[in-house]
Amino acid sequence: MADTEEPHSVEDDLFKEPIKKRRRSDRDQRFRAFPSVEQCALKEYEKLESRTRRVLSNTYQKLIQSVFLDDSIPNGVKYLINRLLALIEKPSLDPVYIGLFGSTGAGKSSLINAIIQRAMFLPVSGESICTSCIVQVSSGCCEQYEAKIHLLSDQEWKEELKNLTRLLHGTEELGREEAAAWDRDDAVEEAIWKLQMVYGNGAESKSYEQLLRVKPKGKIPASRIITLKAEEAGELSDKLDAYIRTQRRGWDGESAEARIWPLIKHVEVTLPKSELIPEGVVLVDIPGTGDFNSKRDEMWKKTIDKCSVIWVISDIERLSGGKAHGDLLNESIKACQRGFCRDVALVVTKTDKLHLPEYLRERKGGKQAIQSQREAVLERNEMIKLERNRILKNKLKRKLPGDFKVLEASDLVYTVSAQEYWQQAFLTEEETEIPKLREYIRKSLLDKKRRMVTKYVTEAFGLLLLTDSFNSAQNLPSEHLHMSGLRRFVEEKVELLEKAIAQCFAHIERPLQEGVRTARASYRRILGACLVRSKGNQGFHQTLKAVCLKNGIYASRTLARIDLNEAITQPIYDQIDPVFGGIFRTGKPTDSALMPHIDAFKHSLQEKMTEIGIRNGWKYDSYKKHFLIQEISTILGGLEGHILRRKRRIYESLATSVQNDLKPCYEEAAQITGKRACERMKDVIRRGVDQQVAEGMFERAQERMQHQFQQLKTGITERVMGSIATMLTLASSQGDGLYKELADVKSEYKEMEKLHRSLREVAENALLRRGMQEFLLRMSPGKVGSPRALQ
Ligand SMILES: Nc1nc2c(ncn2[C@@H]2O[C@H](COP(=O)(O)OP(=O)(O)OP(=O)(O)O)[C@@H](O)[C@H]2O)c(=O)[nH]1
Repeated sequence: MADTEEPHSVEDDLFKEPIKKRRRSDRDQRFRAFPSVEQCALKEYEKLESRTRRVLSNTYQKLIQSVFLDDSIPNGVKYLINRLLALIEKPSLDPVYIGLFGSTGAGKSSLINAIIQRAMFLPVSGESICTSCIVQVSSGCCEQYEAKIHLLSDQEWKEELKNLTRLLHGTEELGREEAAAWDRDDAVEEAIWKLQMVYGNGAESKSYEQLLRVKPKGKIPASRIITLKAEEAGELSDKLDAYIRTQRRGWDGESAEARIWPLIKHVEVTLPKSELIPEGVVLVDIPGTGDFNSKRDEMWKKTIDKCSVIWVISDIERLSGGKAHGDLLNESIKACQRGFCRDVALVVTKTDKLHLPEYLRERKGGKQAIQSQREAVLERNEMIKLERNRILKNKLKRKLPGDFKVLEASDLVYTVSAQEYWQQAFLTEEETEIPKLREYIRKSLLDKKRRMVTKYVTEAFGLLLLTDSFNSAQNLPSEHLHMSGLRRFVEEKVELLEKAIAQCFAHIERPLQEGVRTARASYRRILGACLVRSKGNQGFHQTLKAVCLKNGIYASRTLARIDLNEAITQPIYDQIDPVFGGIFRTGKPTDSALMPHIDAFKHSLQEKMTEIGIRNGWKYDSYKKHFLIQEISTILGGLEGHILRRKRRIYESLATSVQNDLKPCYEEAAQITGKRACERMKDVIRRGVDQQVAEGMFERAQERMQHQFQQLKTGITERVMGSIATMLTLASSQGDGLYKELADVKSEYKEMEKLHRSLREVAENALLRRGMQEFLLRMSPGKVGSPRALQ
């Protein structure tokens, strides 16, 4: 890669060298989780980025110096200055969030421990229960282990308290039998436990107002954050454990730390520099069910949505037939529809658990005779991979548009054993597949870095090109600019765009209508299934009350998530899913996709800008042409980001609409106490839903989704229209006599051009190195072993 250094003085050197060295060694430290081939690529990308930042800074300084003392700064120049500053200040890389999404006991904590190679989180045994709060693990630059425990705010806890007490009180008029069943209810048990934890025994019989006056037993810091530090992982683990792990039964004499548990919102753990997980990656342990507390439940959804990779974690023994497993997968696929997630994988845990005689008995004619536990485990792993890969791919294909990245992945399933990673009783480290997951993590970060730097350098080059063109003094306007012509042109194009968007959104109409029809036909059956428990009403009273208190959604740490609104709208989602994904797809252009229309619009603007530019004396070069597109994207106000954000709201609008319509019915049901409360609650819900459906609940949901699409269309056109002003400013800056001779940025432009060329070189180098590495591995697998050996 070309290496151009700025000319500098000896004095500069005296100060700069040590800093440079330090930076370099910092960089080496940060990349140490990567094998040498990946390190090289990362370093090259970082170098490209930091040089680009330097060029941008120099250009910025030159520009502000040349206009600093002026009374008025031309608008076009202001635009350039602001854009340069925005690029300079752009953060280097948002973390890559990898969500480990699984039910309690699936083996998430053990998996994280194995990946980071530290006994950081104590695994739970069957009897005890662990916190359902979200735990984030990342590695940082400090030397210590650190944990930050974030607590609910005062207001958030009060809201929780209100709901917990509402849930508990009102059992007074129950019959004896019902009261006994009531006590065995999970929701009740959990509410009692939470109140006793925070306020001590007897709290469960106090009212909300009384509890507000009771001082919590644990110490709650005003900042609502508890920070723990330790030199060793084990030491932090001990300290942390007291807060987040707790025995469900027998809470007498719980420590003050444990008493904080119901207040915990989420926990952030930072490891010192790690050789195993690179800086910039955050592993997030996401419990599978969500939470009764609205704030925590909201966080749960948001956390799932911010993950760019989701691993669905499933215990090998609960893989087949488990409803929870299916629910988790569905939720992850939804995250791909709503959020930023582009990559889903299934991680099957505890693969060492195999009863050999049983396995051999049930094994249907394998190729070879199985001699040992190891062979059996490996054979079963292969089978699981084949089978689950196929099932998962089919499922994803049905739900997501064809060009979704995850569909191209060859490996969608990993079969791991955290236990064997430590013990290696019969599997090697490689065979536990923990190293494979680490490779996955590194690859995700490297991919993101590559995409980010490519975009950054391209954008910077486009901006330098624009600055340089602006600065062209040779050809001052020879022709008068027809501003009204340009305005008319853009307005016409906007009109065309509006029509195209309307056509593209129209694709959702039919499946939406079809979905509503199916939902109407099936809601009674679906609701029935949600309201009936195989063991009767026993233990279901209060769970149902909790569902009603939370407007149809109940999430606890122990039960599968219940969401009545989502359940009855599911038939609509089933119909619209592929079309919805198709509208927002980013890859190959199709009729139903939105982005190609936006791109076509951008191209037409770019053509016009170039045309005007040439007339105004911009230096024109067809190779530079496409950089204007980049700038036009920015001028259009981050349209893509806007669309992505709205997408989520549109998708959720169906379930939200149904939830709104059913609110009065949930409220009515939540008030019910006394004899046969559970049956009466169910009646109220059934009747309420019947009535709402008769009054057009599903049609209203359909309308609301259509309205959301309409709003997105308006939002896009408004943004586009708003950007015309900037376009006109840029196009007229020279023409209307506001032209200002700016500092010469030629050398910066040249350097930026070189950096931009290097992008391709870096990508080619990475490919070449990977190829060489694979070649070496193939030639001498014995000697080289793993990629790490090439370091
Ligand atoms: N045999 C075997 N047992 C495992 C393995 N991984 C985890 N376990 C056991 O499974 C149980 C649950 O593991 P955890 O790692 O605590 O599960 P989790 O998903 O973090 O559970 P929560 O903390 O409740 O969310 C513990 O008893 C572990 O010892 C494994 O690879 N093999």
